Amino acid sequence: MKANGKSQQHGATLSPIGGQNEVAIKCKIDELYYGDFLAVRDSEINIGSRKITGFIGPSGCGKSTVLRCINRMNDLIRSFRFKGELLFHGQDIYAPQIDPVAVRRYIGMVFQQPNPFAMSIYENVAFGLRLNRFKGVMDEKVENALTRAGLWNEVKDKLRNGGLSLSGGQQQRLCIARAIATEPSVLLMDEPCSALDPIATRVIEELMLELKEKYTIAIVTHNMQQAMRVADETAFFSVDISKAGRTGFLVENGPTEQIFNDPQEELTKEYVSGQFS
Ligand SMILES: Nc1ncnc2c1ncn2[C@@H]1O[C@H](COP(=O)(O)OP(=O)(O)OP(=O)(O)O)[C@@H](O)[C@H]1O
Repeated sequence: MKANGKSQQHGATLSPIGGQNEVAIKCKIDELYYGDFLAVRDSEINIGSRKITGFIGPSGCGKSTVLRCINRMNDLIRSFRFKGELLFHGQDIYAPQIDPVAVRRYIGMVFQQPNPFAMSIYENVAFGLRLNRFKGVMDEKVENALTRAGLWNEVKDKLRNGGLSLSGGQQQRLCIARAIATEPSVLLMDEPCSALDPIATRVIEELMLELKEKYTIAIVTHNMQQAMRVADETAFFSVDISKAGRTGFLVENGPTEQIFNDPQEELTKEYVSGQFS
């Protein structure tokens, strides 16, 4: 059982080009606990390199929990432990010698609520680079990240203004710029549009489709239309309420087209056709 990592030795880093195949992340969760509570069981997903993989399913089925395993964000929760395996290009990210900070350098995250730091637009983007002791030309890096996040033209004349002065949609793109500034290889997005209006949502979705040229993306979404619009692959989770508690598990995953139009499992059929209660 993997613990929350606090007592582990750190040091080794990761390489984003470890494996020969197209799988960026192999995520196999046999059992995942918060304390005594079995939150997720029997879920295995291979996340394809430079593809968008959507996680869908009813509330509480463990979508965010599984997503947070992928960059060891759950390590920050004391009661978290899991049995399984998480490989990043073939490398075990929970191996004792792996530094969780190095994991997050390669596997970045964007959250549900835009959460710029209370600092300037420029410093928000530079933050991760400074943390990683970047020695190159910072201005270039900041401009590049803001450009890739589709925000440069809107902010280039006010880089010293506070990140919190931007609109919600702009703040979320700033968070994406912050996440990609350190040039991760994977971007995890946990309901990145749920706090945004339809226009800002569409901008982020278009951005995701551009970003997948360079990044592997996994996105949790409650919005099935969004999954259909952006995801190449979709993983459907459900909740087992037959036993004590509510344990999430993967029902099936595959090409998005198949999950929505020709699902193999009855539970998936019910969910995607709106019969789920
Ligand atoms: N830090 C935590 N401590 C204890 N239990 C937790 C913690 N985080 C999540 N859980 C529990 O784990 C289960 C899965 O939660 P999770 O947030 O991953 O589900 P989800 O599918 O993302 O839900 P939603 O769609 O509502 O955001 C839930 O029963 C939740 O209450």
